[in-house]
Amino acid sequence: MIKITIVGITGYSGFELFRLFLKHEKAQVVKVCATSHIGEPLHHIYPQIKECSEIMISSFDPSIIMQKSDVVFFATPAGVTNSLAIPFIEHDFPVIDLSGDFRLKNPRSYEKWYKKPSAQQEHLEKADYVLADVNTTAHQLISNPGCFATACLLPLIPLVKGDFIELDSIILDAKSGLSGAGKVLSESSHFVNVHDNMMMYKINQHQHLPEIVQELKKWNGKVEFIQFSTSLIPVNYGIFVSGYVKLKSGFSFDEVQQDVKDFYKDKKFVRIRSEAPKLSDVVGTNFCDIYLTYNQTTGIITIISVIDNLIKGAAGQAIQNFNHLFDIKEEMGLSHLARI
Ligand SMILES: NC(=O)C1=CN([C@@H]2O[C@H](COP(=O)(O)OP(=O)(O)OC[C@H]3O[C@@H](n4cnc5c(N)ncnc54)[C@H](OP(=O)(O)O)[C@@H]3O)[C@@H](O)[C@H]2O)C=CC1
Ligand SMILES: CC(=O)N[C@@H](CCC(=O)OP(=O)(O)O)C(=O)O
Repeated sequence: MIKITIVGITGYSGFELFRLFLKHEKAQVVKVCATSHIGEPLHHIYPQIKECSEIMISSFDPSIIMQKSDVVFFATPAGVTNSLAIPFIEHDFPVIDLSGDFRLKNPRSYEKWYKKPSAQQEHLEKADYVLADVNTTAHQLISNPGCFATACLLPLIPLVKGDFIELDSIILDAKSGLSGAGKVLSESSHFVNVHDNMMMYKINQHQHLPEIVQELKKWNGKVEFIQFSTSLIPVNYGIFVSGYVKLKSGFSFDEVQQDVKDFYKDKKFVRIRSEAPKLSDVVGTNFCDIYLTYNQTTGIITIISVIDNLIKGAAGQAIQNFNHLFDIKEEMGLSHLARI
């Protein structure tokens, strides 16, 4: 069994990792850390696991983690991993980071978009951004993609790779359920503000905007910008992206659609759908469901992409990356059915 430590266990993605690992045949969570509830059994906070785990919440101690486990997952807020991960990076100990701390390669860009001090350049160079269905890594420091970025990149990558679309026409309108905001309550996340309501936030200022551009550039160096907006919708889980891009003249939509299908034909967790997917098709699973359709009159391709923010957008993708890193069957621990 591969021994796992999860830092950030009292948060949404940390516990989702724990929950998914309970069904993993080759891994066992041996240590869980947070800054609160130290010394308490985890089932005090999550009674649903009382019958299957007696694990206790510990404080964070890198040398004990390296002694007791084979890999550490960080499910901590932005600005935490860039210092907590240093001892692991220095020992070349495997780290999978769910936060944004190692995603942006340019430290100035991180400081601009996250409004926090960046990780050190030498550590950023040791990190690989790994979108599990399309990137591989030779490094021990895996930067897991952002939830919105995952849902936007998966449909767009084959489109920009094939140079099928006008690159200055990319418009992405992404909507997230409230668990995307994490467990800490803010004024905007009060039930009364969210329930029966919808709001757009961080307009043109969302930290996943530079992440999406950085990654699209790897597939087509001519991508310069995107138009990206994010909204909060009154559901617990799920990200729904509506995207609009202009098809380049000289290409037929049918050949573009075929190319996207071919790009993902061997990928278990990306499904190209023939009808518009709903959030409920993927919530509770590690799937990203994608649908493309074309308007002959305007020349615009509409993209729909849906994921579960805590699974494909965080913990599930992190386990997919873990499975790749340890050469385990990709779907191990991830064969869940949709929740609804
Ligand atoms: N929620 C989502 O859908 C997604 C989240 N992410 C990213 O994953 C990370 C975790 O997100 P989420 O689960 O929502 O966050 P939460 O706010 O729900 O949880 C954060 C966790 O981090 C712990 N923590 C905070 N500071 C420290 C510290 N210094 N040392 C150890 N533990 C610490 C908290 O524990 P305590 O309260 O005990 O201090 C808590 O367990 C974030 O970076 C987020 O951006 C990425 C994709 C999707
Ligand atoms: C609904 C909601 O508030 N979602 C969060 C997603 C946070 C996240 O995953 O961002 P990083 O991983 O880049 O920190 C947001 O929009 O900021």
